[in-house]
Order: sequence, then structure tokens, then C-alpha cells
Amino acid sequence: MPKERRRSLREAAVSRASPLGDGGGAGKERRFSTDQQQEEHQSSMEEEEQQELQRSSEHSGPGRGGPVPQVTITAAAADGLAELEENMDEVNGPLRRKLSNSSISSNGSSAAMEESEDDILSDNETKSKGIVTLEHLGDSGEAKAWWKLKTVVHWPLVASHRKRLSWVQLAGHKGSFKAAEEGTILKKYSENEKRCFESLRDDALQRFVPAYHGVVERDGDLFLQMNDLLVNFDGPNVMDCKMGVRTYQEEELERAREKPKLRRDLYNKMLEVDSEAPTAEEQKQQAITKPRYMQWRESLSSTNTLGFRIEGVKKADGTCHTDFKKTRSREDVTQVFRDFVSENGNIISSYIRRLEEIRQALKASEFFMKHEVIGSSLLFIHNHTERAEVWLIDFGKTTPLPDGQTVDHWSPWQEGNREDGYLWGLENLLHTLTSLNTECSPQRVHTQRSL
Ligand SMILES: Nc1ncnc2c1ncn2[C@@H]1O[C@H](COP(=O)(O)OP(=O)(O)OP(=O)(O)O)[C@@H](O)[C@H]1O
Ligand SMILES: O=P(O)(O)O[C@@H]1[C@H](O)[C@H](O)[C@@H](OP(=O)(O)O)[C@H](OP(=O)(O)O)[C@H]1O
Repeated sequence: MPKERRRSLREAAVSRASPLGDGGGAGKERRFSTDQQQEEHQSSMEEEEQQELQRSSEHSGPGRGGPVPQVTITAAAADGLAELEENMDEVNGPLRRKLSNSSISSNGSSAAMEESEDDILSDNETKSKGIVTLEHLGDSGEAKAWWKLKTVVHWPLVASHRKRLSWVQLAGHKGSFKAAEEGTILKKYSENEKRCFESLRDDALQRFVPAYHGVVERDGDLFLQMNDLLVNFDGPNVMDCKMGVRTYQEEELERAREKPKLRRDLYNKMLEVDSEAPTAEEQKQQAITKPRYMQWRESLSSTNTLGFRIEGVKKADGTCHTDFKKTRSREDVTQVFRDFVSENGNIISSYIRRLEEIRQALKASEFFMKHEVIGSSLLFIHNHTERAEVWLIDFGKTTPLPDGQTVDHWSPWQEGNREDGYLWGLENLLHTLTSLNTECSPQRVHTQRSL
């Protein structure tokens, strides 16, 4: 990648950075003027956590109790450090994996892989932080050929469709999405996600996932084409909730155990949030493994305690927050939802109805029963007309279970059982919204009276 392009990516990343730092609570930074205030806050947090644990036991499921399998790197394994530089393929992880999986150009060479090799940016530059500009690939003005590899629909690009699309990407890696024909988007190809979309075609869940239009190739890269869920919304408010008590696959844990890879970028991300978090050993290594980072992220956020976590929120007023790493307690999560729906009871009721339909479909879904669902999100979208929808997205880390094995998505996870706590998280999400609805119902009465 040319230096100028790299520099402009960096500048773009800086200008897009969220206005809030990685603070505590509901995406806000908490500051204390005295140690006493901090201690008082700490003890009230501890009380809150205690209450939270009690409440969680009402909806007991995975996430609590049992020991979390660890990947520990000792000084003896410090060979890994020597591997650190070699392991830059892990630094930009999935983006590069997806490219290397897929992006074989028609002449057989791996052009995109070569591009990605040169595309080692710091983490902040690879993560999407909200409003992005989606560009059409090969947007040179000359109509190059588009072709479907699977679903044979030929849609030549017309000029009006080539315009850049201002779009919302609340999670994932920058550059994963491209604009496509009206009403659709392209996501970087992953074999796994493609298989999921194909299996979902005849499944009870199909009407809750973006319509899938097959694989397309553009300029030597492969993409999955799907409906843009924002297209029917004028001024959408969008929230991404990552579901489940676990955000890494069992397979990733095994791989990390067999061949631990140390990552300095994840160590630095950890430091940014909590300088006390790395152990003495990790401080010496200045690096940590990915499972260690992911487990730490899960325990810091509501993933372990509630079975879901908020990844990002974009509101119609243009504000966009992706700094919810420490949003953990039910109160903090509720506060983010309260603000997201502007305390509108009608919108909350619509979300609850849709989530109940999703719960029913999940329970009926053969796909769901036979897959470990990791890192998948529920995307909440509403606007001023009170239109409100929830969709299942991101199946990049959703994997089929061995023949004959099933999961209930509720039982506690123990390594080997592949449970992910998705349904338990959904129950907690519904519980959160239902309490908020009770609180916001006066507004609903008020709204109805004033109509
Ligand atoms: N079909 C869609 N319509 C509208 N927005 C979408 C759609 N799919 C994804 N998004 C947006 O893009 C973001 C990232 O999506 P997704 O999680 O699929 O990407 P990813 O690169 O696989 O993420 P990760 O690296 O976390 O697995 C979502 O938070 C959402 O804002
Ligand atoms: O949210 P954070 O704190 O920025 O951390 C990232 C997040 O957990 C992503 O889910 C993960 O990608 P995958 O889910 O695709 O593994 C990514 O791994 P990566 O750095 O290897 O891309 C992490 O860095």
C-alpha cells in the first residue's frame, strides 16, 4: 500500500474517532477529584456488582461460576515473543484471514493478500468506529464487469449507483464493507459466513437475517452480497449488541494452546483501558494472547454477566459511540438503551415484540441447534416514525457442530460442550427492555393522548 494512502487512512481514522474516551459505565468517562470519592465509588460499584450477581441468579445460565480455560504464556514459552513479529498475520486477524481465505484473483495469484501484507496498521486504524463512507470497488467511472459466482443475477453498475454511500458500521474491521447495487452491500468474503448464509436459506431464522444474494467477485476479491438493513430507514438510530457469554471459538482456544501467539497490539489495547490489567509476566512480555484479551474484554463488559454486550450506538442526531468496553452492569446497559430509544415506550414495545419473535424462531431453528454461535450480533434499528427492527448479523465465527452434537445456547459453557449462552443473553436483553418499558410507559400514554 502506498505511503500516502496509508497516511490518509490514518488521518481518516483520527478524524472519525469517537468523541468519548474509553471510560467507565455507560460509555462515559468517570473522573474523581479525590481519593475518597474514588473509594466511595469503588465500594458502591462493589455493592452494585453484588446486587447484579444476585439478580443474575434469577436468570441463571452460563457465564458465571465455572473456571474459564486459560492460555498462559510463561517465560519458558517466551519463544512466542520471537514469533511476535512473524505473527503479524494475527495482528489484523480476521480481516487478513478473510482475505487470505478468499481473495484469489482470477489468475490464481493472491493479490488481496499481498495488499493486506502491506496493510499493517495500528489497531485503531483497522477498527470501524461508526460512520463510514462505503465506496464502490474499482470506482473509476468505467463500468467494469460484475458477475455473480453463485446466484446468477447480472447487475451492471449504473452511474447513479456508483455514488459513495454514507453508512453506519458500528463494529468489525474497517474496509470490510463496500457499497453495491441499490439496497445491498458487500462484505469481505468468509467461507464460514457464506456457508451459514446458505444453510440459513431454508431455516426458521431466515426472515431475521439480511437477505443474501450470493458471492460476487470484484477486482479479484470475493464478497458476500446482502441486503443493507438501513436502506428503508430515513435517519436511522442503530445499535449493535454482540450476543453470547463467549466471544472466541473453542477452536481458537485450542489453536492458542497448541501454538501460543503473543500480540503486542492487544496488550496495548488492554493498557489503554486499564494499565493495571496486565500481569507482571505480561508486562515483561509487553504482549498477550488473543484468548487472554478476549476473556478480559468479556469480563470487563456485560458479556460474562448478561450474555450480551453493547458494541456501538449511532443516533439519528449524528452522535456515534463505540466506547462501551466497561459497560457492564444492568443499570449501565439500561441507561444506554434508555438514551438510544429516547425513552420512547412505543419503540421499546416494538423491539420487545421483535425479540420475542426472534426467540421463537431461534428455538425452532435447526441451524441454531446445530451451530456454535460466536460473535454474532443483534442489530437494532429505529427512526422517528417509530419503525423498529432487530436483525441477526455476522456469522463469521458461527461454526457447525460435529454430526449428532447439538447445543441449547443456555447451559453453562465448559470447554468441549460448545455452548455459547446466546439464548440466555437474549433472555437478559428482553428482561432489560421489559423493565425499561415499564419505566417508560407513562410516555406511551402521553404520546397516545396527544395523537
Ligand atoms: N446487512 C447489514 N445492513 C446494515 N448494516 C450492517 C449489515 N451488516 C453489518 N452491518 C454494520 O456493520 C457492522 C459490522 O458488521 P459485522 O459484525 O458483520 O462485521 P465484521 O467485520 O464481521 O465484525 P467482527 O470483526 O466484529 O466480526 C455492524 O455493527 C453494523 O453496523
Ligand atoms: O473489540 P476490541 O476490544 O477492539 O477487540 C476486538 C474484538 O474482540 C473483535 O471481536 C475481534 O475480532 P474477531 O471477533 O473477528 O476475532 C478482534 O480480534 P482481532 O484483533 O484479531 O481482529 C479484537 O481485537
